[in-house]
Amino acid sequence: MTASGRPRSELIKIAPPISFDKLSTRPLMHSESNTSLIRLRRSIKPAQLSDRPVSDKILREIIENATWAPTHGMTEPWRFTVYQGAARKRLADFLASTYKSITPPEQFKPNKYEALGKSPLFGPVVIAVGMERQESEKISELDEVMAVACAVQNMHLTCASHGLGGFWSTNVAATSDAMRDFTGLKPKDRSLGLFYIGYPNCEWPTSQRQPADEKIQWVHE
Ligand SMILES: Cc1cc2nc3c(=O)[nH]c(=O)nc-3n(C[C@H](O)[C@H](O)[C@H](O)COP(=O)(O)O)c2cc1C
Repeated sequence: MTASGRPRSELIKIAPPISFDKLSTRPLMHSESNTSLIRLRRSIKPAQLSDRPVSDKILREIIENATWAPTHGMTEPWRFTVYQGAARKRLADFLASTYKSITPPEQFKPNKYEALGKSPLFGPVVIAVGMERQESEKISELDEVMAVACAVQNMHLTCASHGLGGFWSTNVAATSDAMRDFTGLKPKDRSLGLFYIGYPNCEWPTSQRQPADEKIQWVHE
């Protein structure tokens, strides 16, 4: 049995990468292409995604790469519910009605209600991202949430490598207890939002970041 409660035989093993360097026993890093992919990755809003289908092969690769994220205690807390085709309409209706039911009337925004009822219909795939809490709760909830965030980044990067836009949306409905229940998760689990996937119907966006030096303290002694 493993930390995730699954028999060892059900686990997927991965062979060393093709570029495995037998001498150093460490994978070779292709730093230039890795860096380009990391910097070119972009969030592309649902309204800017076309309805061009995403093949099952690519979709599986995106999700399987997600599962190779780091995981404290090997709990593999990520859970994915993939909405495609007509299921997106059910999701859209659910988001809009949930937003309405959980938002105090004075904070309710009709344009947000309308947008939630439309967003899942723009691109071909929406993945609800969940975190399943370990039965023993030995690993902290923070660690489990961070592991799922790492998994989402893997999805983002895999999308970018195929010219696909990804978009992580964490609006109040998508992260609500109602969303958790909608995707069949249990009371101690959490819904961590929706990840939209699709080919952009726009130019690939550019972005910018503040200089890394503004975020670093170098400590030598
Ligand atoms: C945890 C998390 C949640 C996010 N949720 C939202 C969201 O609800 N709405 C939104 O417009 N963008 C959301 N984003 C995407 C950011 O807006 C986006 O990453 C940022 O604008 C930088 O753009 P880039 O991802 O293309 O570099 C989220 C990003 C993260 C990391």
